[in-house]
Amino acid sequence: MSAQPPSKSAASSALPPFDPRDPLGLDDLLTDEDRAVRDTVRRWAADRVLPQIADWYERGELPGIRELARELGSLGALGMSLTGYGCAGAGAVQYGLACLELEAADSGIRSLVSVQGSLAMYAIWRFGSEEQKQQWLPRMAAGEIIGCFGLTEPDHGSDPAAMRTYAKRDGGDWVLSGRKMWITNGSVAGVAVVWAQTDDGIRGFVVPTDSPGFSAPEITHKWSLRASVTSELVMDEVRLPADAVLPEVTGLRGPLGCLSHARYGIVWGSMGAARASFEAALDYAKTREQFGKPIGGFQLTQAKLADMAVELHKGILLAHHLGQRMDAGRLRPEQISFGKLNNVREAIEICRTARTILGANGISLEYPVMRHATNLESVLTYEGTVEMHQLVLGKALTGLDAFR
Ligand SMILES: Cc1cc2nc3c(=O)[nH]c(=O)nc-3n(C[C@H](O)[C@H](O)[C@H](O)COP(=O)(O)OP(=O)(O)OC[C@H]3O[C@@H](n4cnc5c(N)ncnc54)[C@H](O)[C@@H]3O)c2cc1C
Repeated sequence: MSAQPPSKSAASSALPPFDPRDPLGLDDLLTDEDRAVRDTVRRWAADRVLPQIADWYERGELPGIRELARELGSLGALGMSLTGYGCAGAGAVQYGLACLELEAADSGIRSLVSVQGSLAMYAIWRFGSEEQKQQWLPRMAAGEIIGCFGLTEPDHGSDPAAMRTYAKRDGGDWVLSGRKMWITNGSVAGVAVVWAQTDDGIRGFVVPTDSPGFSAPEITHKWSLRASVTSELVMDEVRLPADAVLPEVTGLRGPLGCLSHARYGIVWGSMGAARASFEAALDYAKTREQFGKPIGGFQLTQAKLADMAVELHKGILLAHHLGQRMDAGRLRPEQISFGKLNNVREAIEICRTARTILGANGISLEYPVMRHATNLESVLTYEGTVEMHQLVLGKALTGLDAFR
């Protein structure tokens, strides 16, 4: 027996209206608490970042970074998904939504938060001693101390197992020497989590940045992530007490565990940069006229907008799915690679397509799209390059290791 189809007017009035900014109705997936976190972070970014970001970007600076960190701490955004020690203990979806909203303002701000919470704090929270946690985490959660995470070296990026930085025992102390490169927050950090070779394998060290022999010269002349502090770390026989080592981990498992956590935030964050660029292009397409009508009325522009919307919202759906798996304790590293590979690659394509819709205006800092596109060039490379995530997935799919 078949049901009578409802009349056309009854069927359409029962449906929620189509929202161009949320075409799949993904808002329905969120709880009230999720929405509250999202809206709080969005308001903060609109108030504190968006009015000034083009200027900061042009100057290649992040002025007031310490104040911004304290405000982010007050929002509960630092170490947001960690528990205890002043951390917010939020769910993975809420942390992801915060990353999305921060990166919709600028990838540099999201990077500040990711490195602080998912790399430096996470390393101490996951692998540190109780004393290390008590000493560092509450002030890092409050944004009073900024942290950085030193894994990459000038000659060893994708292959960190080959790192040269070395910590050797000297009586009860450790003596740490080497160089790290491309370290976010380096020059403004009060504490650095540094990974080094030891006689027992790779270990993590909690290094106060005022230790004699430690310096962090800033890297300038970047054309991406310009509103973010990036530095070299130079360690020239830095003497550390025996309890500076993270006691709970040995080997690459340590840094890779932290990177998984940070990459998860990028799965969401990259969709923020994509959303901001898509929305700029959509608004522009409806108002910019050529050949006597809005460019959004041309089929080619509509095809671009449709494809951008499809990839944007598929990406958000994927991020939400991974968030639910993380909350359920079922998220595998390969699944994070899946998300980072897809979402950053699609985000950069969305930004580049948005750029074309804005024509010449697309290259101007008056609009956000070129800034987001160039930022995403870094996001494409850090936390594992596209190729590394292809190799992770390739290995998981075939069972064959093609890394070397
Ligand atoms: C703005 C910015 C901020 C950063 N912040 C941090 C930070 O806070 N902490 C930190 O530790 N690091 C940080 N990084 C470093 C980042 O993680 C590295 O740049 C990244 O891991 C890649 O290393 P690499 O640049 O040395 O490139 P390489 O490893 O030299 O790779 C160069 C190219 O070769 C490819 N490649 C390498 N090996 C293979 C292979 N086996 N098969 C196929 N292709 C391969 C890569 O995919 C890439 O395309 C940051 C980088 C940037 C740009």
